[in-house]
Amino acid sequence: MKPSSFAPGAAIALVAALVGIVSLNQRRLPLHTLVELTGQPRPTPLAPRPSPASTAGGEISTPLASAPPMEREPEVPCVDLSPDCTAWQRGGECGFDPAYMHAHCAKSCGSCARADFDGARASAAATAAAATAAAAAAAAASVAGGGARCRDKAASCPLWAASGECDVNPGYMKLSCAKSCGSCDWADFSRRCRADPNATLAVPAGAIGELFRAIDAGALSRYKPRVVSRPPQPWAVVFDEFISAEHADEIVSVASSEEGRLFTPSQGTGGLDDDGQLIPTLSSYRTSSTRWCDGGCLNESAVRELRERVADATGVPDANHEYPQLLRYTQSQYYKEHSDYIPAHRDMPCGPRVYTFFVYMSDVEEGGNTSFPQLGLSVEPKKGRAVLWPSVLDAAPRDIDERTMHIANPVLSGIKYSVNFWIHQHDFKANHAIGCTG
Ligand SMILES: O=C(O)CCC(=O)C(=O)O
Ligand SMILES: [Fe+2]
Repeated sequence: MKPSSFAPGAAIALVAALVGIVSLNQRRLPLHTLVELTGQPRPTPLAPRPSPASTAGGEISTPLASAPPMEREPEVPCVDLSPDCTAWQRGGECGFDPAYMHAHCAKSCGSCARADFDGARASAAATAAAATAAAAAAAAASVAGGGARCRDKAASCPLWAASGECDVNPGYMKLSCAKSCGSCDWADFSRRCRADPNATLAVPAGAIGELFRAIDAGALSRYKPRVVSRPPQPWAVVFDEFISAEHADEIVSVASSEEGRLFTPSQGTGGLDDDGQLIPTLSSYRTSSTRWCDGGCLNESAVRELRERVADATGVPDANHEYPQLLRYTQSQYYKEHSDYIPAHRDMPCGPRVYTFFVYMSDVEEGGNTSFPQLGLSVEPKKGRAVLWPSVLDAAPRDIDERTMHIANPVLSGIKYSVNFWIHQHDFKANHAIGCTG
């Protein structure tokens, strides 16, 4: 049996039956993953851990969600390493457990080198349909079986539950003390985090072209826009003066000064754990440092102003934006070629990342350009400058547009500060708060 990091064992058995698998080979977590991810903020975690009068300790914290960009190593061998890859792919595992699957089932998942990307796209629709079926099966199994993964993650859960914490502190308790709170359905990722297939898209088909054409025609001229890529290529625009130098300096100083909220090495992930949460790992694909702008940082006046500008410029409300991610690259640090699109988001309630709004917070003495190899585009970092590009296709704005894969070139001299805004089709912040963004 292939242990799944997403669906309960019973659900996997059911899915296996559905797709006609007789037996599944054992698969282990890979030591290295081909999917390098940025650990997402823990902005407003479900709630602080409860602090009842006495605690037995030994709790395992369940940090929330992550929003990783999908990255590809060009050297991925285009083979399946298990005879069961096709069946797992049909069961939706490429989406549920991308780290393992892309490493071991690159052929079936269509995640080989970029040359094979068309194959991935061709199978994407089938994969998505199978993933939906798998999620439904997992939910059914959870109800029928009382939730195979229903458990307490802290030794003190029964005590906390007895003292009323399930009601006082439901965000934390219902997930982490599901057994004691009797909230197994809620704790089940596939039930709690079901996407509404009829939800209105913030960026429907055609809206990307509309936005960029308006910018091209003079909208947002106060930010000094230059359209640098247009159809038949994907759109991209550089705003030479998106924020003032003072404003950028203020954000960098906020980011650097808050005690306990320092930049830390950017993280990737080893895949999804059994709650559908991304497991952070250190990354050699991305060597910058990162910090999330959550909590107090979000409400600093310069940050607030920037958030408002990004929402205003894109027409997508702040709720759909991930928490701003602040980046710092020192000499020779880089981020290899990747797409910001994360396949696993596609069927989550936040939907996929539609746009990246990337803002440079410092001038860089040398190096640090953001390059888009397939667009023949390279943007030089400059304090206050911003770049906006889509990660999805204008005609199919839930599907990746791999042509906007990009690289952060090594900084050769100086320090590069910048901010990522990743903008989703649906509400990100509310879904992140309940652990539904991956
Ligand atoms: O630093 C850059 O130029 C780009 C960073 C990037 O692509 C990312 O953080 O996803
Ligand atoms: Fe990126």
